Amino acid sequence: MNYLEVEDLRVSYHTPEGEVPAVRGVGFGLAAGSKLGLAGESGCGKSTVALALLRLLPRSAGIRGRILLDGEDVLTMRWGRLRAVRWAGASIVFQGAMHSLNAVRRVGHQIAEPIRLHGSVPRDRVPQRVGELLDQVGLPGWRARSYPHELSGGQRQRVMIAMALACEPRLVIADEPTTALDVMIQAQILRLLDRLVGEHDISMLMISHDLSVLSGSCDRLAVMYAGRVVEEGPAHAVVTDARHPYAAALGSAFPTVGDPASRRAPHGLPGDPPDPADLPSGCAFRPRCAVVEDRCAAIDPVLWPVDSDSAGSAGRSAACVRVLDSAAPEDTGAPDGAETATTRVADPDTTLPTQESGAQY
Ligand SMILES: Nc1ncnc2c1ncn2[C@@H]1O[C@H](COP(=O)(O)OP(=O)(O)OP(=O)(O)O)[C@@H](O)[C@H]1O
Repeated sequence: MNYLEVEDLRVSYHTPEGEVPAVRGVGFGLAAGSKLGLAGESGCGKSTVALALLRLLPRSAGIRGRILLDGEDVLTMRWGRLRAVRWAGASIVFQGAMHSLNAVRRVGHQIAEPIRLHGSVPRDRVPQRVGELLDQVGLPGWRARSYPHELSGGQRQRVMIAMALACEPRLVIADEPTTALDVMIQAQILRLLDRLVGEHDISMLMISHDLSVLSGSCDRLAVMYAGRVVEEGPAHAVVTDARHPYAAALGSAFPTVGDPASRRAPHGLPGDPPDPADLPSGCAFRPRCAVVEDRCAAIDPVLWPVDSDSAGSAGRSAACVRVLDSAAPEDTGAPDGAETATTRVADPDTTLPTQESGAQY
């Protein structure tokens, strides 16, 4: 059983201007100890998914679907149980540590807070535990007495990671953990996260707009566009041989990812992501797609298994009518490789998988 299982997650923000359907039926699974990267341009719904996983969304958000953490649905948990699950079952490293840390409290106090809250070690051992955590993230123990403004951006992000690990969670959600950092520090923080989740056998959901960051750290990738996962599969296959035109364009925007021998020239993707409140009919990527066809205005494809004849396609799926065309009848079952991370696919009996575009709920 996957440690995290997300099924048909839908999140809509209620605003004075109307409903904003930010996440429109996302599903994926994450096995214990595996690492899934969630990629996509700004505004595609990545952070909304991350916040929904621990019910940290603002009151203006309506949520539907199922989020099973070790078999328990986060969306129907009582508050007491939810408090126990936050930090200990799953924790989040947010983007921009300066905004996430309390500016007027010493970082040692902030790391100690979840430990005290959960009673994970006896009270008199909390300072020692804080010291151990600082050591794990490469900071000297005396830094416990520092205020956030006395630390560099990279050091603050290390503090955030120490906090995230404080209650020994089984899942860490890292939302753009290196976005605000320079390239050298980014690499250090990514290596640190990689090492720590490996050493502690923690599952990780890493979120980034940068495929090169994700492909270096994750076993599998899920690419989001306009509130949906449009492609999911083993990281190397998605980066080097994407089947959804958006995933391919995102991959080609980063020349350092994939096979160094076959680097492609980066080129920008024309146009902007659609306004979630005003999606085009059919496939939401249609207005920007280089291989768009007439039928794409009428069909809103769901994830479908990628042709299993091609190398590296095990457990891959993409939401494009061209994938459905190339699928042989025997390929239309659920993808293989479900032991690491999988994305829900359409009912195999459906001849042409479609969804109501921009559905409200
Ligand atoms: N509190 C909110 N109220 C209304 N709309 C929101 C709210 N938060 C996010 N949105 C909208 O939901 C959509 C998804 O936003 P989200 O922040 O999840 O995307 P993202 O992919 O994480 O982007 P970024 O990488 O820039 O953080 C966007 O259109 C955004 O404007």
